[in-house]
Amino acid sequence: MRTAVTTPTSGIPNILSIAGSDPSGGAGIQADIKSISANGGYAMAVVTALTAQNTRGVTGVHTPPAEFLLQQLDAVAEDVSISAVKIGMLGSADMARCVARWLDDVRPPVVVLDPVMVATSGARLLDDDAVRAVIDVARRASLVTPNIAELAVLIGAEPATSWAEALAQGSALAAQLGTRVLVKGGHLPGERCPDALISPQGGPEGALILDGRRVATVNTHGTGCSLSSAIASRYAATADWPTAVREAKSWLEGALEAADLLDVGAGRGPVHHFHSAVDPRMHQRFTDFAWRDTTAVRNEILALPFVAGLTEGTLPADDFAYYLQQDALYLREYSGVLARAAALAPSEDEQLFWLSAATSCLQTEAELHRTWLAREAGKRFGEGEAGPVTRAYCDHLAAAAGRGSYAELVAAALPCFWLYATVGDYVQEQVGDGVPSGSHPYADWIATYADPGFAAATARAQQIADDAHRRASSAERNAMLTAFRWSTTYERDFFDAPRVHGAGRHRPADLQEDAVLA
Ligand SMILES: Nc1ncnc2c1ncn2[C@@H]1O[C@H](COP(=O)(O)OP(=O)(O)O)[C@@H](O)[C@H]1O
Ligand SMILES: Cc1ncc(COP(=O)(O)OP(=O)(O)O)c(N)n1
Repeated sequence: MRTAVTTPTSGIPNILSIAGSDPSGGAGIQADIKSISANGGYAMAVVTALTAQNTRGVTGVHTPPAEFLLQQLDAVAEDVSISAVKIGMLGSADMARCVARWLDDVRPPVVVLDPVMVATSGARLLDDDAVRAVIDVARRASLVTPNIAELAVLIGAEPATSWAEALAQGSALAAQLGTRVLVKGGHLPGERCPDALISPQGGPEGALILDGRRVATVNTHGTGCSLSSAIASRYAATADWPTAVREAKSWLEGALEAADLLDVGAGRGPVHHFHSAVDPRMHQRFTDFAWRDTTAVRNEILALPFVAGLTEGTLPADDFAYYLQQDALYLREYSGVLARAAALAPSEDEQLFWLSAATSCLQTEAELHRTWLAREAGKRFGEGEAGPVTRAYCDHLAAAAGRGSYAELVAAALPCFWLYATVGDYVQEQVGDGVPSGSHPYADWIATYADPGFAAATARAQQIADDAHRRASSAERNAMLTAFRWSTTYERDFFDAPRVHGAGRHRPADLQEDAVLA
């Protein structure tokens, strides 16, 4: 069953949202306008109600006279060829009846109704008397998109607690209204977040289940408004309900994934409607937000007993030996990862930087390991078995190198530079400048990582990461942040590994017998 669509000569469908206003911009007409625009439509808006609300809830609703609503609707309809209508909050029975009459008069080709009754925060947005009037509007809609609570109100049942129950309620509603129903799984528990397009006629779109993953974010304010507007826009463009719903759902998943990039309010924040058109990370340096994002883990690193022991010189020598031996094993892998970065680098300059960094791993940094391990522990560089953290960290780096994205690999490699420079500077600052190598047991380590040359290499690696980020696709940018987070976490665990896995715990047997105390 297809609904005819009126396409303006521009080819850009004119989508009218009839909805309430959310001054915080996450739901209602504000969300609709963003969603319609992001989904290729020209957005128009007729306001049914003014709400006072923010990301924490609704504190007031003001409904203008129904005559004025009609005046707005007529003003649009008399002038503009409407491709599709999305209806959201109706505010009162009067408003709902006014909209129903206008629909009968104008007969827009496509009507998507999101029967807004209860906000996610739990606040009622529609009084009980209006529910019957909304059901009347629903009978005139091409598609109705209730959430679990609204579905229950519409069929007069208790809210579904399982997907199967929600599907049964959706089928009952579709049959009762004689129109399509989109059952939404957003409010059900579980890792998946499916929706289902249910048609009262059956046929190819009889009960089309659209599986989706649940995005881990609290910022879901306005998902229903955004989805229904996106569906109206995509239907106006494609004239096919399954395609429209699939495209809208996939777009919304991206908007949810990017929601945490915004910083709007202290409650359930909005989704990022323009996640694919304007990625705010384009305007920020990767290193700025990745550094901010990992502040907590970095503070944990600086508070580790290992760092205190390095600073005070009280770190047991066998803990340092475990650490150095693991680090030697790590550096072998890491230098290979840097060589891979050189192979993928887009310019000769970056290629040379990574090659030189790879060499430095096996020369300058490793020199410290070689000397100390030979002198204090009678060990050779690269000897022994990798512990659990070393293995996990190396596997993570190898996976980033293997996947072949230069941007992701650079982000995975960066914390090793940056955190060592940070810890080196931090320890140096605590200890004071110019530690003579004989007076502090870990003076050589401090000198290696608090070295201005190492700081310069770190700054160059940061610059390369920022450049790679500017060139990266949205998916690559996500992968960069994930890779950076994981490497930061592994760095923390690596510094803590002597305490957790070394010195008499899970240390390799060969280090247990001949641990040397400073
Ligand atoms: N955390 C999430 N991850 C992915 N999709 C979600 C999430 N929360 C809601 N959705 C999707 O958002 C849309 C709106 O669903 P829902 O939250 O149930 O409605 P409403 O916003 O009307 O309460 C649906 O497509 C649903 O599957
Ligand atoms: C003015 C206005 N209209 C609708 C809603 C409800 O929005 P919805 O998309 O269902 O999302 P939640 O707010 O429930 O997360 C609203 N809050 N305000």
